[in-house]
Amino acid sequence: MITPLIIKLGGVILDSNEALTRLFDALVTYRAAHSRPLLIVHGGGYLVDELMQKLGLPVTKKNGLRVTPADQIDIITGALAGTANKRLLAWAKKQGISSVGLCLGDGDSVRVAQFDPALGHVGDATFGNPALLNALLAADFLPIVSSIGITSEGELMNVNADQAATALAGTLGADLILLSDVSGILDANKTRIEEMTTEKAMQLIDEGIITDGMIVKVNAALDAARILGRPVDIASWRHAELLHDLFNGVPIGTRILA
Ligand SMILES: Nc1ncnc2c1ncn2[C@@H]1O[C@H](COP(=O)(O)OP(=O)(O)O)[C@@H](O)[C@H]1O
Ligand SMILES: CC(=O)N[C@@H](CCC(=O)OP(=O)(O)O)C(=O)O
Repeated sequence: MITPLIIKLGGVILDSNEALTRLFDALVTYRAAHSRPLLIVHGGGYLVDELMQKLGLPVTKKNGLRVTPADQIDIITGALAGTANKRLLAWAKKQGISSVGLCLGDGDSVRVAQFDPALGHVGDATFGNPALLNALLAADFLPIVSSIGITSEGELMNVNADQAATALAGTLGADLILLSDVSGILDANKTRIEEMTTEKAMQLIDEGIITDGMIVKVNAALDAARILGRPVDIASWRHAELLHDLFNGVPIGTRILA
């Protein structure tokens, strides 16, 4: 089978009709021109932040990961595996793409275990069983996968979506593109860095130039590049006119090298 491509969507894109229209237009064009199977993995941390604010609940992040107490995992699951997932499914349907909305637990596609009890229901993701997703791809469905996982004990876990996408890329041996609000990893002058290695990333983290969610993202991308044996791109969904080139392997953001 041709190497599948996983596109991870994060940031405020779920709140932007214009960005989603342009992204799905690019996906329709790509699917018409190429037989390479596509999958979407999505976050939605922004939606969770908004929901927490409405509910008057505090948002606490440790090293870029959301502390997820037992009494909040159900509402977070609702936001990510429910609202975010079904909103994307609705966009795909509107654009005529047959899709299936899933979480990491479906078909054991990604295995999840509790990461650190201090973070509550936060999961650590490793590769799982490719059978379900390969069957869907063979039938020409576009799988849209949220970052909610289920442990072998049957507990729901909130997984950072970059880590979820990396684990799924491992499951499928897929190429991986992480699309975010920013054009790539930025240096101290806010200029996009074209290529990133482990050494360079460690240095920029030490210097406080890579912070917060970008630490999690670059580490996930470095893991993926190592596991897959090929580069992973971090780029922006805002540059819709460049997405087709990006899907074809042209670097437009930061290319993460193993
Ligand atoms: N050096 C950096 N370059 C770019 N973004 C950075 C950097 N350091 C921290 N960030 C922050 O990381 C964010 C991207 O991480 P995150 O919010 O987790 O993305 P997403 O929601 O798309 O997964 C950027 O919007 C920016 O605020
Ligand atoms: C454990 C953890 O931090 N989970 C993330 C999952 C969503 C996510 O990663 O969303 P983005 O990709 O849009 O940032 C969260 O709750 O925000």
